[in-house]
Amino acid sequence: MSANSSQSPVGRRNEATYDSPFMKACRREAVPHTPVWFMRQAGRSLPEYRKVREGTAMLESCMRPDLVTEITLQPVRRHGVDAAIYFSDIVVPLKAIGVDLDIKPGIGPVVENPIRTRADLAQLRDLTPEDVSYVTEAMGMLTAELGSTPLIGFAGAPFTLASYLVEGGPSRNHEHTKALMYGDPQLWSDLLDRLAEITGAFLKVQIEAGASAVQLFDSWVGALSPADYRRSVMPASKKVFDAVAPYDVPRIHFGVGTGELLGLMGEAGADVVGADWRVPVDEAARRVGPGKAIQGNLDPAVLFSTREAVETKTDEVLAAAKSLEGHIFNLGHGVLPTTDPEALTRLVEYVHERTSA
Ligand SMILES: Cc1c2[nH]c(c1CCC(=O)O)Cc1[nH]c(c(CCC(=O)O)c1C)Cc1[nH]c(c(CCC(=O)O)c1C)Cc1[nH]c(c(C)c1CCC(=O)O)C2
Repeated sequence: MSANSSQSPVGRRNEATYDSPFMKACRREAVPHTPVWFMRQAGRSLPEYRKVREGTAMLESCMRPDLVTEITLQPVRRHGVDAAIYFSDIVVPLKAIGVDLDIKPGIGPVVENPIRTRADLAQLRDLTPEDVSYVTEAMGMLTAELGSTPLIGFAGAPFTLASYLVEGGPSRNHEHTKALMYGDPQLWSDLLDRLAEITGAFLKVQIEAGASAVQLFDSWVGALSPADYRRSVMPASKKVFDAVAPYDVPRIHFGVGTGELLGLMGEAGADVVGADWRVPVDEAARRVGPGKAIQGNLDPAVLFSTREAVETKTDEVLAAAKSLEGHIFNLGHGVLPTTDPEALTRLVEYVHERTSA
């Protein structure tokens, strides 16, 4: 280990997880089996999750290191996944800098005073490590427990965060967001730039605290055309990736319905690009271009079908992944809340079996 990797924040890496299958696949190195983890594996479908969450609101749970640690570990224990994802939500850093918002059960994030004018930008001050000291504390506990299993940190990308802030809550059509983006490009770009600063700072906190990789969720950016993405979103997402580029930590970029954007999302600075189920992973790799690993992409709804159907659809993903340099098996979007947890456990076993050398 060089002095640089242990003492300087730049280039720091978590030595214990460095040679795990997940980390190797991110670096496009040979793996003993294809690594598997699931977006939204923490929480959602697990009875043990519902039990520990009883009586505690979502945002409050995210600020309690003991709960965060337990919930993050639950799917690792139960399913034997190859990576943990830190239990939190994309709006946590916004809450931490004082934005008045809440996560409503069954609805999602709701923002009290939506951002639509220049004066509204005052809600978005810089994020400091002290604002999210519970994240540093929980990640310290987690990396100690996880040993060689990597912990994935994450954040919402500027566009997806902006969509919640501008709409005031979840939105199907993103009409207020687009109205601002097209109608006041300067305010829009200032808003995204602010969010990029906050997001970059938040990911740095997580890497400093021991995250082995980070994923930037741009869940709703598939609502845009490539031209609009390149002009109005990519500079901010690139700024986030650039902020963490000096660290030796893989950067994953994911969105839903982003088939037409995969190349640009890679170009924004990702090492791994996530694809949903609408584009086969070999085609996703072709669109992303060389030098990047691919993550995905079983349709989460397939898990409601028969065991045979799950295996057939999984085989299709694995066959398409054969030509890839680096593949991380995942769902094409998050685990659906009513998924049978046993189907997830079986899926991890199946992918490991089918891809073991
Ligand atoms: C868009 C988005 C959000 N949050 C997130 C995204 C990006 C990922 C994606 O596209 O799915 C990210 C997220 N949210 C949560 C995690 C935990 C880690 C994991 O298991 O992946 C992660 C990575 C926990 C959560 N985030 C939320 C819950 C449910 C909390 C509750 O009901 O009390 C959990 C476990 C709430 C939330 N927060 C958000 C939504 C849409 C919802 C769901 C609303 C609902 O269906 O109840 C915003």
